[in-house]
Amino acid sequence: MQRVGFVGWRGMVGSVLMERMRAEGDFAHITEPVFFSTSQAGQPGPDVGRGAQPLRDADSLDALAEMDVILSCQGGDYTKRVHPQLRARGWDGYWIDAASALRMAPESTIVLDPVNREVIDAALAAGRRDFVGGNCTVSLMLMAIGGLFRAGAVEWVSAMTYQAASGAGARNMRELLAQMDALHESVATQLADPGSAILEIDRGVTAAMRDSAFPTESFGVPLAGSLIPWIDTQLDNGQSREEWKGQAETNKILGIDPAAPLPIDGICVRIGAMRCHSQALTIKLARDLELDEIERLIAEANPWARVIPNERERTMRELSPAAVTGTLEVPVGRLRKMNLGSRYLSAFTVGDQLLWGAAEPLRRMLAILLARGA
Ligand SMILES: NC(=O)C1=CN([C@@H]2O[C@H](COP(=O)(O)OP(=O)(O)OC[C@H]3O[C@@H](n4cnc5c(N)ncnc54)[C@H](OP(=O)(O)O)[C@@H]3O)[C@@H](O)[C@H]2O)C=CC1
Ligand SMILES: N[C@@H](CC(=O)OP(=O)(O)O)C(=O)O
Repeated sequence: MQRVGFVGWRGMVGSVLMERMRAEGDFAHITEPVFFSTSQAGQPGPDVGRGAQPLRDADSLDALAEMDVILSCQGGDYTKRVHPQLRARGWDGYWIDAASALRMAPESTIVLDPVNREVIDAALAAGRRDFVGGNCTVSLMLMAIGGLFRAGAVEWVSAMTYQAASGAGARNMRELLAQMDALHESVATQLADPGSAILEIDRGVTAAMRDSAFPTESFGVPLAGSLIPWIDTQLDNGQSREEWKGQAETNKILGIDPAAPLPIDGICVRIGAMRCHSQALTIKLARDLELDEIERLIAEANPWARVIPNERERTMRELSPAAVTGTLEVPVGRLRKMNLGSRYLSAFTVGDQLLWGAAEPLRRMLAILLARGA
C-alpha cells in the first residue's frame, strides 16, 4: 500500500510541492515514494530520506499502474495523454493533479480542504478517485473570504485580479526580469545623473518598450512598466478562460447546485509581480452584516486568512506581494462598506499562487489519503 508516484516534481509547481512536503515531514508517511520523469528516466531521482532511486519513465503505463496514488504537476497535456489510458486499463488508484484538464469533469473533485473538506470527504465516501487543485485565483479568493461563503453571506462577487508572472510559468518570470533589466539599461546613463529630465527618461523607457528588440517571446507584449488585461484563452461570451473559471470552479468547490450558481465575474489582469496574485473584490452581501461580524467570519474560517485593519500604514506594509510572497498567509484588507450601499463590501487580498494557489492543496489532499491508508 501507499506507493505514491510523483510526476512533474522538478518543475516550478512540483519544486514548491517538494519543498513543502520536506518541510512538513510528509515523506515519512509514504511507504514508497516513486519519482517519474518524461525526459530523465534512469537518472538519479531526489533523495527524500531513503537514498536516491533512478527516475521511472512517466510515459510507462505499466510503471504508473503500480502506484496507489499518482500526484502530477506535469501539466494538462500530460494529464490528457496519460490519465484516460490508465483509467481505460482499469487502474483504480488515486490521481491528484495540478493541471486544469480534469477539473470540471463530473467524476473529479476540486480540492481546497480548508474550504471544502466536506465535499472532499463525500467524494471519497462515494469512491471518487480524481482530485484536482483549483485555479490559483479561485483558490486564493476562497482561502481569503471562504468564511463569508460558509456563512451564506455572499450574493455575488466581482473579482478584479492582479496576477503574477509565475502563473504563466517559469520562463515568463525570467522574461519579466529581463524586461525590467532592458528598461533600466535603456536609461541607465540619464538615471545616474540626478539633474536629468524625467520626461526624457520616460521617453527612453517608452521607446525601449516599443522596440522590436524588447524581450517579449513569452508574454508577447511588454509586462514590465505595463500590464496585460487578458489571461488564458478567449471565449465566445467575451470572457477570458481565467475569468470563466471564477464562477465555474468556485461553485464546484463549494458544492453549489450548478443549476443555481452563485454569480462571480470580473477582469483578470497580469501585472509585474513575481509569484503573488492579488484581487480587488466587490462583494454583494446576502444580508446587511456589521463590519465586525464580517471580519470575524473571515478571520475564523481558517488559520491562514488574516484580517488587515483598513488603515494606510498596515495596508501598505502587510497587504502586498512583497510582504506575502513565500508564505502561506492570505491577508484580507481594505474591508469597508462602499458608497453603493450597506450590502456592498470592498476587500483586497493577496496570496502566493505557487503555495495555496497550486502546491499546498495537493500536498494536503495527499496527506488526507495517506491518513486514511490510501
Ligand atoms: N505555474 C502555475 O502557476 C500553475 C501551474 N499549474 C499546473 O502545473 C503545471 C506545471 O506547471 P509548472 O510547474 O509551471 O511547469 P514547469 O514547466 O516548471 O515544469 C513542467 C515539467 O517540465 C520539465 N522540465 C523540462 N526542463 C526543466 C527544467 N530545466 N527544470 C525543471 N523542469 C523541467 C519537467 O518534467 P520532466 O522531468 O518530465 O522533464 C517538469 O516537471 C502547469 O502546466 C499547470 O497545469 C497549476 C497551477 C498554477
Ligand atoms: N492561469 C493561471 C495559472 C494556472 O496555471 O491556472 P490553471 O491551473 O487554472 O490553468 C495564471 O496565469 O495565473
